[in-house]
This record gives sequence, C-alpha cells and structure tokens, in this order.
Amino acid sequence: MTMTEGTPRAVSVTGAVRTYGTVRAVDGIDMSIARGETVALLGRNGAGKTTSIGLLLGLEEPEAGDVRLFGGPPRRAVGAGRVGAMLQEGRLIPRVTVRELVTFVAHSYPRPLPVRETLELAGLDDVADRRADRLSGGQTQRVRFALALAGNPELVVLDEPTAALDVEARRSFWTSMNRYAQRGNTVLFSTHYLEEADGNADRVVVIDRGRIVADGSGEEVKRAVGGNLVSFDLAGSGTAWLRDLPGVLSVEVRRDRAFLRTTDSDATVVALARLGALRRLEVTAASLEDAFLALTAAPRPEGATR
Ligand SMILES: Nc1ncnc2c1ncn2[C@@H]1O[C@H](COP(=O)(O)OP(=O)(O)OP(=O)(O)O)[C@@H](O)[C@H]1O
Repeated sequence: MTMTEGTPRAVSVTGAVRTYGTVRAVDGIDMSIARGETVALLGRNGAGKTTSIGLLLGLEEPEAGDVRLFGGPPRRAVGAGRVGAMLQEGRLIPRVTVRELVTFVAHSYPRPLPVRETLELAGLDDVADRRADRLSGGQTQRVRFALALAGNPELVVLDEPTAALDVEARRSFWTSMNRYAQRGNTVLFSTHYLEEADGNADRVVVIDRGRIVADGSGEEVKRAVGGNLVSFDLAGSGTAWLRDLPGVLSVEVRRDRAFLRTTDSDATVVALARLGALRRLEVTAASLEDAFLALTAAPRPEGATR
C-alpha cells in the first residue's frame, strides 16, 4: 500500500450536485484537500459556498456525486469530533461566560482540547470571564471560532468567518486561524474577500454559479487568467484592433486608456511598439482581484442553463 492509499485526504469531493428548485446551487464540484492544507473557497454572494460547506459537513446530502472526509462519510468524521465548523448562523447562548461556554462545548466531544488552550488559540484570554452575549463583533467571532476548535478537530470549516468585521478584528481573527493551521491542521474557509484568500490560504478555489472556475495558489489563479496587464493611452486611435494583438485575452477601455490583459506581455508590447502605440505604456501584474473578476464575469458556455 502506498502512503497516499494509507492516509486518505482530509476532504475529497467528486461531482457533487445540489439543486434548489431550478437553482443549481452546487453544479458538479470536485475538490480535494490534503491534510495540513489551508484552502480558501472564494466566490461572490450566492456563488454556492455555503451550500458546498453544507454538503461537506454532511448537513445536506448531494443529489449526485460523493463527499468524503478522512476517507469516510462526513457524519462519521463529524461524530468522531474530527471536524469543527463555524457556520454563518447561530447565536451564542446568553448569560454564560466565554469560559463556561467553551467548557460546555468541549465536554460534548470525546477528546477535547484543554479549555485554556482553546481560549489562548482563539485569542480570548482577556475576555474569558465576560458574558459571551455581550462582546464586540470581532470578539463574538473569536468565541465562535473557539467553539469550532473546542473538540480538538483535525479539520475546521469556516463559512465567511470575517463577514462584517472591521479591518482590525479581521487581522486578529486570521492570526488565530493561522496559529491553529500551523499545528498541522486542515482548514477550509469561505470568503468573498480576495486579499483574505490570497493572504491566508495555501490554495484558492474560486467558485462561481455552483462550479469551480479556478483552483491553485494565488499566483496560479492570477496566471490562469492572464498574468499581466498592459495599459497605454489610445490618443484617439480606435480599439477594434486591440483584440488581435498577440497574447491579449481581454480589452477594457477607460476614458482614453486601453487596459489589455495578456498571457504574454513581451509579445503584446513588441506589437504595440511596431504600431507606435507607446504613450504612457505600463506593464503591471494582474491583481488577484483582476483574476477573480475575469473568472467570475466570464459568460456561461453555450447551452448552459443559467
Ligand atoms: N435553502 C435554499 N433554498 C433555495 N435556494 C437556496 C437555498 N440555499 C441556497 N440557495 C440558492 O443557491 C445558490 C447558492 O447559495 P449559497 O448560499 O450556497 O451561496 P454563497 O456563495 O454561500 O453565498 P453568500 O456569500 O451570500 O453566503 C443561491 O442562488 C441561493 O439563492
């Protein structure tokens, strides 16, 4: 038996489908996450992130396809305390302290983390004896994160953990998350913040309309849609010819300036030089934001239902 056969992946999803009426919320996704990996599931509102997470945790059954956590059905892994989740819904129990709440949840698991360690990991030492229902938004999210960690899971799944947090609260949340990941654990988090995906994950999976449209490192995702952006002033010349330049994937014109996304900026620039189109010419790396927009704004292929 090889090493890979002996240690199943933390997450393995193949061809998963979930529809709601006519909406194909998850439309045949494949996703594989190795142990110890931190993966961002990046998509706009309604892209299918929450539905994917529901399938992954066994909260919903896929209509087609297969979902495995550590080589078995999700419910088995969840029941064994190997998976912690932080979902979007769910209020904290009122009138108990943070420490009491974490202790209570920890006791429901077979092999919990020591409460002290959970509080420290989640950055809650300062507020451990405060009432859990009287905390700031950022502190509340950290409590919810602590509850996800309480059972000492190998995998945590976080559905938009930083939605509605300010910059400072987000930063401190990611510090806690990274601390947990660095212990060799596996993390899947969803977000629609590109910087968060790029800055906190080993791999970025971009989902759009229930399908995975890109999967790789931040760098790879950028490259997949054209690594560079070449821009220059049109100075009144038309724009029809721009699409035919070598390497060019897309053209955008703002005021009198052309922005060309290109897979080969050298070839694009040489061609522009030949045509004398060099006014205020600039070559910049496409941002992940550019890549994301290009990926999720692409028209559906012929015959697609949505
Ligand atoms: N229970 C449901 N009943 C009907 N439609 C649903 C249900 N849950 C999700 N949908 C639809 O499925 C699609 C995917 O929704 P989902 O919540 O998975 O997206 P999301 O990427 O998590 O979005 P958000 O960032 O807003 O949470 C959307 O069109 C949504 O309206």
